Amino acid sequence: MHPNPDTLGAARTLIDETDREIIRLLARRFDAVRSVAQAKATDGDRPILDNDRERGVLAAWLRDAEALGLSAPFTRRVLKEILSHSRRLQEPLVEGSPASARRITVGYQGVPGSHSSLAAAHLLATRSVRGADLRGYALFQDVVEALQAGTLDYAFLPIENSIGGAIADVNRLLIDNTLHIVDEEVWEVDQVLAGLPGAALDQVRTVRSHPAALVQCEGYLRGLEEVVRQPWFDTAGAAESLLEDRDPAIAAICSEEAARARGLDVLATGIADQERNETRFLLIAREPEGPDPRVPAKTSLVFRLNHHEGTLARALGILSAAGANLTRIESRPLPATPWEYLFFVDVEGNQASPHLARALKELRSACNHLRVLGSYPHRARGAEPAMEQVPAVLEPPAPLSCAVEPEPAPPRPGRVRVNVGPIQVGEGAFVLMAGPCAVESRDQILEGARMVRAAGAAILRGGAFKPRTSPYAFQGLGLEGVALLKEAGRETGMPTVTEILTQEDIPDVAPHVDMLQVGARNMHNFALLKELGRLDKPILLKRGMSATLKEFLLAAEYILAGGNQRVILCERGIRTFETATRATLDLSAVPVLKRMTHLPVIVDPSHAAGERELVVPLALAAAAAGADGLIVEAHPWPETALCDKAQALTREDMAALAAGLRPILASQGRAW
Ligand SMILES: C=C(O[C@@H]1C=C(C(=O)O)C=C[C@H]1O)C(=O)O
Repeated sequence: MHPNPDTLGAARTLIDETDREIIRLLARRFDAVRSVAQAKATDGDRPILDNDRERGVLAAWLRDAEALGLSAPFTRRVLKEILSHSRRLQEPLVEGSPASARRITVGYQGVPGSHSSLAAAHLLATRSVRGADLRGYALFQDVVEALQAGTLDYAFLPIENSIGGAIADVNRLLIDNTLHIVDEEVWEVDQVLAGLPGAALDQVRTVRSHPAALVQCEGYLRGLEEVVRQPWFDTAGAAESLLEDRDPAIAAICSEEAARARGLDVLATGIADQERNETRFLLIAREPEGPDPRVPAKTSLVFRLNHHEGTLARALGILSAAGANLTRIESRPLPATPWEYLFFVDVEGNQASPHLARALKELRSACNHLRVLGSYPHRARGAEPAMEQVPAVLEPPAPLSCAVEPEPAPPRPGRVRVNVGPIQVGEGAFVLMAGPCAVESRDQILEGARMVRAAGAAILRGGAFKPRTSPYAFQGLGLEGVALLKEAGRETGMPTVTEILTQEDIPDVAPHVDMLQVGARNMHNFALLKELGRLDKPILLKRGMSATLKEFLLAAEYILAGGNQRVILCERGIRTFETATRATLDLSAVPVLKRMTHLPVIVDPSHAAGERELVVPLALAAAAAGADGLIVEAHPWPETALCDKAQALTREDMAALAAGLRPILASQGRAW
């Protein structure tokens, strides 16, 4: 069927207009990204990569894309490119002042238009340099010699290709010379077949190119009739040679830029065997250049091991124990001692960071010889944490996004603050949340709200759906309870929090409260957590009765991974051998969680204690331990309470709690 030319023309006009709009919007987005970079440059602690923010951005994209019928993998791919470019744009702005910039000379193998020269120009555009002179050389070795001789400031060499694998010569040059890797570039290699102007594809009998390019296009070449593959020193060099030979039967595999710059015809595009054909390049210098600690970094190592059983496993174990994610491992035989190997390993992280420095020190003592080839910005992010980390979180080899290594103190940019209505939880403020275990009646919740407000509570709690151990116990008023809680909150000017038991209730409950609580029994209800991850509503997540802190954080991760970054963690007592209290309040969880995560941490002493007399002392201890807040149960008439009456605080208890909290918080310089 032939398309109607009118419709076709109109549709293409629409496409052109849309494309112009896309470009305009991208430029606008990148302007905003530059402003973010300026803000980060003034706030010296803010890293360029902000995983939480990226997760949020991704979640928003996916939500909008789904609503408009766009596929999720496509959406992810587009956003991945945009985010990676956004981060790069920020580097020169955050890293250094333009005053420090200078003009540099960079050597590569090949001639202008080669993939090396294109990739080098791309990388250099993101560095703080006034300008760069690119110089092409015939051999990798020539580039390195020019660098060593001081003719060049940097060498720019390919180290591996996603189809062809490692580039052995460059690996060898790295070990034979004391050089330092200072940056990397991952370049999408787009190969075309170029011929003389007017040449036809079926005339072609010889295809010349760099051997790596011939290998990458072998499937395509096999489909052409009887062509001879002719290795050439460079792809763009092969293109250039066509002009000298002037034989239409000879074609070259090269970049489209190399072909066009020489006035050649492009006979075929996208001819590599794999759709994704990427080459990783290294920027190499005579001296090391530690990357800015705010830039996500990678460290390259090379080591030799004694020829004993288990030495490699031990060496890798040291890196794994330090939480250092390996992005590459390769071995190369040692020519002087047959069957002994050198190992090339890349790990995520900066050698200047204390945890990696410690691991490298240990690794050095477990190896025969270890050399750090350099720490440099991590650009080869095949698995973008914010984009593809979700499955890894279930079996966490890498640090959790809501958690950072327990040691040393996290280099995170401040702590996260979660807004519950107008109230801010976290970042130094202290918030008291209080109210009855269950909403029982309008009078009870209204009176309870006034009572806790008078004692300094800022957020009103009240259960409407109660998870009771016994099915015969009071189960809560359900949606009627939610409505009463909302009314009481409005009446007393407090945002509200209530527990949610199943994802089915979310649409009915979420719009009427300011925060949803996941109780201890539901901490492992991943279907519920996932659903809450899609909401734009803070979540108060309680620790399960038998959950370790790591499991607790993984539960939080379910919510964060869905895009909802507003999670408050709550320690509420765990099961131990001790029976004197209902649960054992694990106060060590407060400082430990604060070391492990950036999320606010509050404490629920009521459920841990199980009896009124213990609640106030435990609450005060929690504040002293640094909790960002408390959630306590209180009742205007505890003797009539339908649930948990033994632990409900009275009006007097609330007053005593407030009186006890003031001096503790004042001594910590915290506002209340
Ligand atoms: C622009 C920022 O920097 C980075 C880029 C982001 C983006 O392009 O949306 C988001 C988070 C950061 O990793 C930012 O922090 O907001």
